[in-house]
Amino acid sequence: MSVTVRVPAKVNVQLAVGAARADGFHDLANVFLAVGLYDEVTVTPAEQLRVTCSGPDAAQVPLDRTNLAARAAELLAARHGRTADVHIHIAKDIPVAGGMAGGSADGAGALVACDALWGTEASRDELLDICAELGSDVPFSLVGGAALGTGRGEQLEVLEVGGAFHWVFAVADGGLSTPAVYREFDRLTPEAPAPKASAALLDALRKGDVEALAGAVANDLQPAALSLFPSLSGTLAAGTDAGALAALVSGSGPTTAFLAADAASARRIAAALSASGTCRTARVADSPAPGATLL
Ligand SMILES: C[C@@](CO)(OP(=O)(O)O)[C@H](O)COP(=O)(O)OP(=O)(O)OC[C@H]1O[C@@H](n2ccc(N)nc2=O)[C@H](O)[C@@H]1O
Ligand SMILES: Nc1ncnc2c1ncn2[C@@H]1O[C@H](COP(=O)(O)OP(=O)(O)O)[C@@H](O)[C@H]1O
Repeated sequence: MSVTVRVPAKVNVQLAVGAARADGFHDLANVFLAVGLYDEVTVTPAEQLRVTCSGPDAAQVPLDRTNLAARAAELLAARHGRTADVHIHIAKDIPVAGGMAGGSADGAGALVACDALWGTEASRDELLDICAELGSDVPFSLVGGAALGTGRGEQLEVLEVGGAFHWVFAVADGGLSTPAVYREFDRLTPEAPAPKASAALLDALRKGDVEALAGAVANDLQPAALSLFPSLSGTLAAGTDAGALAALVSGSGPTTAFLAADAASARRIAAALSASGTCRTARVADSPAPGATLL
C-alpha cells in the first residue's frame, strides 16, 4: 500500500526582511502565495528509510537523511514511538534551490503522507509544529493558498484571495543558497527597519486585482540575489519587455517570477522568455494553489 501527496511551490509576493536576530534568523513579513507547480511525494512501507527522486532536476536533490522529506518522516516517527521504515519517492517538478520552496514542499508532503500511511492521526497543530521544526517555509507548504508569515516566516495567518493570478517562472541555470542571500542582504542593508506587510498588497490579493498586485509586489532579498547572480537583471528585463505587469525574484532566487494580465499573456511571456536565452526554461502556473493534498 502506498500514499501519495501533492504539494505546491510558492512565490513571495511580498518579502519584507528585518535585521538579523540573535538566533541568526531574520524577522519577516512574508506574504506567501502557493502556485500550481507541484512535487508529488509517495511513501510505501519498506525495511528501512530510503529516498528516491525522479524528474529533470533529480540529480541535485540529496537522497540521504538531510533530505527534508526524510527528516519529516523521522520527526513524525520519533514523536509516535515508531521507526521511519518507509520508501519515500519524490516526483520533482519544482525547480531545485530556486527560491520556490521545493524542499519545504517535500517535507510537508512526506509528513502528511506518513501520517496517513501509519495512521498516526497527528492533529493539524502537531503537523504545523513539526513543519516549523523542519524549516521556516515548511508550514506554508502544508497550508497553501495565501498566507502572511511572521516571525521567521513560520507563524501563519491565512489570507483571502479574491481571484486567480497568472504567473510565469523563469528557471535559472544554477541555484542560490538561501543563507548566502540573507548574508548578502545583511551586508547591503546595515539598518533594516522592522518588516511590515503592505496594506495595499493585502487589499490587492483580497480583491483579486492583478494591476494593484503588480504595483505592490516587493522583495527585500532581490538586491542581494541580483548582487550574487547579476545576470538575473537580464531575465527580469526580458519578461518586462514581453509584457509582464510585474517582474521580481522569487524569494531568495534565482527563479524569477512574472505576473501576467491573463492566461494568454502568460503563455506569450513564457514563449518570449524561453526564446530570450536569459533563462534555462520558463513555466506558466496559476495561483492560488491548494496546500499539501492526499491524492
Ligand atoms: C527566503 C525564503 C522566503 O520564503 O525562502 P526561499 O526563497 O529560500 O525558498 C525563506 O525565508 C527561507 O526559508 P527556509 O528555506 O525554510 O529557511 P530555513 O531552512 O528555516 O533556514 C535556512 C537559513 O536561511 C536563513 N533564514 C531563513 C529564514 C529567516 N526568516 N531568516 C533567515 O535568516 C538562515 O540563515 C537559516 O539558517
Ligand atoms: N526534498 C528536497 N528537494 C530539494 N532540495 C532539498 C530537499 N531536501 C533538502 N534539500 C536541500 O535544500 C536546498 C534548497 O533547495 P530548495 O528547497 O529546492 O530551494 P529553496 O530553498 O531555494 O526554495 C537544496 O540545495 C538541497 O541541498
